[in-house]
Amino acid sequence: MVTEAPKQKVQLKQGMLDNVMRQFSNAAAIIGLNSNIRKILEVTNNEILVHFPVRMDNGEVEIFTGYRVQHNNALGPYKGGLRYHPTVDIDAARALAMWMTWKTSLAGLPYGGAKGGIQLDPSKYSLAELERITRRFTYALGDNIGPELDIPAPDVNTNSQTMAWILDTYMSTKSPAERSTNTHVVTGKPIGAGGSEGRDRATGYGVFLTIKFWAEHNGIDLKGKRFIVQGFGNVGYWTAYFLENEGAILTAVQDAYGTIHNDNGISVENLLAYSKANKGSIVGFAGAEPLDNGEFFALDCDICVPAALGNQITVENATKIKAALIAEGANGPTDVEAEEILLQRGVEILPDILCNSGGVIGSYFEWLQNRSGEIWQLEEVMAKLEKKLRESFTRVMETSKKRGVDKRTAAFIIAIQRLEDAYVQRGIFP
Ligand SMILES: NC(=O)C1=CN([C@@H]2O[C@H](COP(=O)(O)OP(=O)(O)OC[C@H]3O[C@@H](n4cnc5c(N)ncnc54)[C@H](O)[C@@H]3O)[C@@H](O)[C@H]2O)C=CC1
Ligand SMILES: O=C(O)CCC(=O)C(=O)O
Repeated sequence: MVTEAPKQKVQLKQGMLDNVMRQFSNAAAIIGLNSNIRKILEVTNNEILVHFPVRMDNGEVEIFTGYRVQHNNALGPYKGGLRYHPTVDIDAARALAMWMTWKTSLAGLPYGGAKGGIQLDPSKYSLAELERITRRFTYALGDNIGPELDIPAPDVNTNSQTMAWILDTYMSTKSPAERSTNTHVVTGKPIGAGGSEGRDRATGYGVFLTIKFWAEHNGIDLKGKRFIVQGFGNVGYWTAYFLENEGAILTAVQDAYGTIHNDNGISVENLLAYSKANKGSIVGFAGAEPLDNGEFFALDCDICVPAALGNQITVENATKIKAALIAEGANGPTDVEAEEILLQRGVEILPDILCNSGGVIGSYFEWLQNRSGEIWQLEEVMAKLEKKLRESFTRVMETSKKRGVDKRTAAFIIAIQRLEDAYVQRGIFP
């Protein structure tokens, strides 16, 4: 019997571009950023929009719209994920590309920022259709991506399989000699296709580590702390996995289909097994009760991990949040006004460009291995990731204290100053 795909919950709000621009302006004003450099960073370098035809399983041709926005490459090749979602449009791609520039800069990586994707609801397509869509998108992007130019990676509704299709398609356009040396055109690949150990869990591990560093910094034991997670995909699952391992208790989860809640704790592995067997939906899980979506952020808990989409924590729900800490696994989950309310209420926020930077750091390690022909063990990747994240975390805490600013502003200041240094030292804007 063919079962219906679970019904997704209400549409999202937009506004990520407004948020990222305001976050940037705020930090740029505090450091008195060179006005010429400010002008450069306020706009994107390149915006690629492609329409491409794909034959569907029923024989009909459908036209898709894909985006790749390359914000800035002053520090190195453009880097960032590809998202398959109905809300992908030029403004979403611009905002997410900008966040990538700040993220890679803060992490001290030799990368710029980019983001893109296709405006579609993947649950409406078969696997074979998604493969053809991905391959045609790759052809359409052509040489706008490349291992030393712009390196995509997974994001919402894309994964290692998507990256493998892109790699294979990109390679098919290259000469035999180039094929073996260009595997780093994408990261987040399956291990057998040149992927790195640990990239699958890198983002969630990074979210967990950032929470752990914060807890250590504040003399807090994570054992027994209750946490809730919005989004139970790559980032949400792995964050929950590592937090549970540390003794914290998952008490609620929300995904695109609904919300579940159990104050006695939800088993992360049992929920994963259930959602895998339930077309990716957590709804109906026997180990928890269903809850109204609107009640999720107001739940009593210690830590809240938004790990789904942007603009989820808004002025409407910020006053109701009970968590002492918000750890942003997602990009742009907290609106600027909501953040003001939360900070006034004493809620701490670990900002996305720090908190979820484990993913792009893991991608960097994959890229380095592909470039040098090395293969690193999982333990080595995780240890290097922890070292890099600890450095970023420490810098953010120090800057926050020194300047008397919140952690997001501190993270932006570090990121923007590194870019400013790059432009000034290259003699462009003395
Ligand atoms: N995959 C990665 O390595 C990185 C991802 N991120 C960010 O983390 C977030 C999640 O990404 P992934 O886990 O990779 O995506 P994913 O596609 O693996 O999982 C997304 C999850 O969010 C849920 N979701 C979608 N719409 C929702 C809604 N309206 N309300 C509640 N839940 C909803 C989905 O049901 C799914 O459980 C995104 O904001 C992404 O940009 C950030 C850094 C790296
Ligand atoms: O791994 C990467 O290159 C980028 C991942 C990503 O899209 C993100 O950090 O938001």
